[in-house]
Amino acid sequence: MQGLAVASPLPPAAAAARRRPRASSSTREAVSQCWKYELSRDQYLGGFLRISQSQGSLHRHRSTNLLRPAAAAISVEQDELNTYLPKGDMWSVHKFGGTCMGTPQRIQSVADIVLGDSSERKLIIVSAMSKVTDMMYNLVQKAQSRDDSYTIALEEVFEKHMAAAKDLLDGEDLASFLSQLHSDVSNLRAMLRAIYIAGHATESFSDFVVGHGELWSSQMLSYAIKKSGAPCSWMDTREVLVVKPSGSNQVDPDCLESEKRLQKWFSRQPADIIVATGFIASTAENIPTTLKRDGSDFSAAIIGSLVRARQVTIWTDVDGVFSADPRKVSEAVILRTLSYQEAWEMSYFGANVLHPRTIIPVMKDNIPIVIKNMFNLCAPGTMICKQPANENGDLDACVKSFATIDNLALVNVEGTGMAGVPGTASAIFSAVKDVGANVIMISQASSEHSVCFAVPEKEVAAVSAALHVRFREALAAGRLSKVEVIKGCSILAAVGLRMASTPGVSAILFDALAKANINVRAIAQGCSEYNITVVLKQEDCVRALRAAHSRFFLSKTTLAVGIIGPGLIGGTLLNQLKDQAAVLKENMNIDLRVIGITGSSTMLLSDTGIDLTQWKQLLQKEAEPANIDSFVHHLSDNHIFPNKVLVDCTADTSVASHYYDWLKKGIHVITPNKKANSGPLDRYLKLRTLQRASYTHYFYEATVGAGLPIISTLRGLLETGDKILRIEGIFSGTLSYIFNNFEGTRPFSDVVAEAKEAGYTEPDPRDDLSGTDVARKVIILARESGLRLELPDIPVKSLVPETLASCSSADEFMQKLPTFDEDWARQRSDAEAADEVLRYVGVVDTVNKKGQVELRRYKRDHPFAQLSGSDNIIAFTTSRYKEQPLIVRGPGAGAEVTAGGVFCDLLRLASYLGAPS
Ligand SMILES: NC(=O)c1ccc[n+]([C@@H]2O[C@H](COP(=O)([O-])OP(=O)(O)OC[C@H]3O[C@@H](n4cnc5c(N)ncnc54)[C@H](O)[C@@H]3O)[C@@H](O)[C@H]2O)c1
Ligand SMILES: N[C@@H](CCO)C(=O)O
Ligand code: NA
Repeated sequence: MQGLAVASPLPPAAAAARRRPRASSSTREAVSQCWKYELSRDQYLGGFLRISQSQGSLHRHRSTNLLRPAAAAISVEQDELNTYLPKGDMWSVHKFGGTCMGTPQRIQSVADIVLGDSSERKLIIVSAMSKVTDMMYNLVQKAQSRDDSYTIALEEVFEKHMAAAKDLLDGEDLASFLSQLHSDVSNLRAMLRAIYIAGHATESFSDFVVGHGELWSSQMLSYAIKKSGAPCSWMDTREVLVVKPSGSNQVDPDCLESEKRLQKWFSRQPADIIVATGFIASTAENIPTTLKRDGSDFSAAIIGSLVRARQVTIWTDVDGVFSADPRKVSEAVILRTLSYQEAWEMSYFGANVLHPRTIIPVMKDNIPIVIKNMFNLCAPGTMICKQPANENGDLDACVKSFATIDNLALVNVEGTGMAGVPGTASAIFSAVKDVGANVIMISQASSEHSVCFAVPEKEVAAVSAALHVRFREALAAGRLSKVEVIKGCSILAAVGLRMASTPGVSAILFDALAKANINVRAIAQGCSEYNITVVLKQEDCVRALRAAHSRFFLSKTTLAVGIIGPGLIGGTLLNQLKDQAAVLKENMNIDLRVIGITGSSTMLLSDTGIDLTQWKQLLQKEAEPANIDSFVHHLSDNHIFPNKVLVDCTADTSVASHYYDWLKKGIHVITPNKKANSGPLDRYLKLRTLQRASYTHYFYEATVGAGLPIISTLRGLLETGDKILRIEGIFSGTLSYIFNNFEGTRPFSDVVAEAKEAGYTEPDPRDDLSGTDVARKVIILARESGLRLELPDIPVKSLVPETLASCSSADEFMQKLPTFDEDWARQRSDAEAADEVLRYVGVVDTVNKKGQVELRRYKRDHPFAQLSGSDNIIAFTTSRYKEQPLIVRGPGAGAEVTAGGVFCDLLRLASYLGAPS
C-alpha cells in the first residue's frame, strides 16, 4: 500500500529507534511515522480503495471526503486515522496537574499509571508540584519589592524538591537530579538578586523563574519512570513550543514553528514515553515564556494536536465533569460525555471544566479529551469529543448541565426613541466598552423598546454613569425613559448541544422554574441554541438551579417521602428504607428520599433527604416543634423532587382526616392507619372518588392483614369481574396470637402483655380486645367490596370487661386486666372440654350486605384452629372461588411485616409513576 505516502514523515532515525513491534502493513508504518497525516487526493483515493479491499467497508463519510473539490492535500480525519493505525502506533497525551504531582508518593502513582498501560506511546505533560507555582511567583514578588526574605523562600523551594527527590529516587538518578537542582537554584539566586537590585522583573525574567516548578517536577517523574526500566525521554517544552502574544495576557501557539521544532527534537530523542513540562514555552526569539492561566492543560492540548494524539487525558482529583456544582446540587451526576461546545459553554459559566482556550487546539482535529480521576481509577471520567452519543435518547438528555454566575447586575435601557433607530445598540455598548466592563448576556425584545444586559455588579456603577453621560440628551428629551440598574442578580444557564432544534426543552426548564415560584427577569438564547440563559434574583438562584436540575436529571421515580408517626411501624419502615434505598436506586432507578419525619411533638425536615443511618439521633438533636401544616408545606413546597408522598404511620383520626386535602394538593398518601377507611362513610366515599378522579394515589394495603396481600387480592378479584360472596377470617394478629397461645399454662393477661410486647397490638390494646380493630378491617373490606356500611352497623362482641372500658389509659387497662384472668380461664376450659378452641372472627357478608365480628368456638381440626403466632387467615368466597375459597394466611401483625407492607405500597406507587418492573 505504498499509495498512502505521507507529507511529512518522521526522520528514519526516529522510526528505527522505536522498540515495540509495530503493525505489519507498510501503510500503517508509513502513516504512523508522521506527525501530520496529509495525503494527496490520489494517494488518499488509492489508499482508500486498497484499504476498502483489504478491510471491508469504510464509513460512508470517507467517500464523501473523496468528493470534495480536488484539493492539493486531504487531511485524514482523526477517526479515520484510528482505523488506519493500530492503537500502539499513536500517541496519547496525558496531563497531570499540580495536585496529582503534589507529593513524592503521588509522583510515584503517576509513574505507575503511565507504566500500567504499555499499549500506546505516551506524552506526559506535568504541572509543578502543588503550591510550587505560587511559591515561585512569590519569589519574584519578594525580590522585586526588595524583600530580603526571598532567599529564605528560595531555600524552602529547594528543600521541598530535595526532600521529594530523596523520597522518590536513589543512586545516580538522585545524584544527577540534585546536581541539576543545585545548579538551577544557584542560577535562580543570581537572577533573583538581579531582580532585587533592579527592583523590577520583566515578564520574561518572571516567566523564567516561575517555569522551574515544571522543570523539576517533570524531571523527577521522568527519573521515576526510568527507574522501572522503561525507556523515557524528558522534554523541556521551551525547546519546542513556540507561542506569540495575543493580547489580554494570553498567547497563541505558533503551530508551524512548533511542529518543526518538535520533529527536530524527536529526531534527537525518540522514545515511547516522553515526560514534558507543562505551562512553559518560548517565543519565536527563544525567550522563555508561559502559557498563562490553565497553562498545563493548554500545553497538553497544543501538543496533543501537534502529534495528532489519539486522545488527551487530563488527570485530576475529581471523577469528571458534573451536571451542576455538586456543592449546590447534591443530585449532580458525572457526565460521561460532552461535546467541545458544551465543555466550552460550561467552562465559561465557571463550571470546573477546561478553560475554553485549551479546547481549541484539539477541537480542530477532533481529538477527544478525557477528564479522569487519578485517585479513583475505576471512575469512567468524562469524555469531551466532537458529537457525543445521546445517552438515553430522550428530551431530558438534551440538557447536559446547569451553571450559575452570581453577583451580577442587569442594566435596562428603555425608551420609545430606540425603535427603528440604527446605532442605539452600538452607542450603548461602546459606552460600556469605554469603561472596560464585561457584558455577560444581552437581551433585546423585538419591539426594540428596551435593551437589557448583565454585567458584573462591581462594574455596574461605572456602566450606569457612562450611559447617563452618553444618553444625557436622549433622556432629557424623553426619547429614552430610563437607564435602570437591577442589582443582586444571578444567571442560570442550561447547556446542551442537543437543545438545538429539539422542541420542548425550554418549556421544561421554564415550567420547572415556574413550579418553584421563581421569577425570571431576563432571558437569552443565541441561535446556536446550545445555551439558554435566564437572569434571576440571586437569592432564588440555588433553588432555581436545584429545581431545573432535578427536572432534567432526577429519575422520574424519585419520591420525596414524609413520614408521620415514627413509632413502631414508622420507625421500622425508616430502617427498612435505609437498608434498601441504594439497591432500589441502583437496580430500578427508584430514588426514595425521606425529606421529613414528624412525631407528635417534634419534626425533622431536610430539602434533599435525611441521612437515614441516624434519623433517630437527628430527630432528637436537630428537630423542631411538630406542626402538621408546616410539615405538609415543607413537602409540597419542595421543587427538587417530582413526586411527593406522605406516609401516615399513626393511628390518629385527625391525621387521617387530612388525606383528602393532601391528595388534592397532588401529594400521594400511603398508610397502615385504618381510621380514614373505617371512618364516616361520606368522607370515605369522597376520598375514594377523588382517588379515582385524579392521578394522585392512595394506598393502604397494611390496614388489613398487615403485609399480607389482602386489599390487593380483593381488588384483583373485583377488577377482573369476580363477584365477592363472603369474606371471612381471623383479622386480628393480636387476638390470633392471644388465642393461639392461651393454653391454660399462663394467665390471659400475661398473654395479652406478650402480644403488646411483640408489637402486634394497636397503640391502645383495648382497640384489639374490644373487637374495634377487627370491625374496622371488616368495614374496610366491606366498603372495598361495594357495601355502604358504617362502623356502628357491625355488631361487635367486645372482650374488654365493661369495668375496664373506661380506664383512662392503656397502661391502667393493662394493670387491671389480671382481675379478669379467672373468667377467661373458665371460658377456655369450657371450650376445651368440648374439644374446641376460641377464635375471634370477622365476616363480610356481601349477599346480605352486612358484617359481623364475634368470638366463636371451632373444632380442633378446623383450619382456623390450626394457626400459630400472629397469623391471620382470610377466606374469599366468590363466584369463581365458590367450592373452595381463596385463602390468604400468614402473620397479620408485627413491626417488620407491617412496615414491609407499607414499603410495598411505596414501590407500588413508584411503579404507577413509571418505575421498571
Ligand atoms: N403494629 C402492627 O402490627 C400494625 C399492623 C398493621 C397496621 N398498624 C397500624 O400502624 C399504625 C402505627 O402503629 P404502631 O404500632 O407503629 O403505633 P405506635 O404507637 O408505635 O406509633 C405511632 C406513632 O405515631 C405518633 N403520632 C401519634 N399521633 C400523631 C400525630 N398526630 N402526628 C404525628 N405523630 C403522631 C406517635 O407519637 C407514635 O410515635 C397504626 O395505625 C396501626 O393500626 C399496625
Ligand atoms: N393490632 C392489629 C395490627 C394489625 O392491623 C392486629 O393485631 O391485627
Ligand atoms: Na395487607
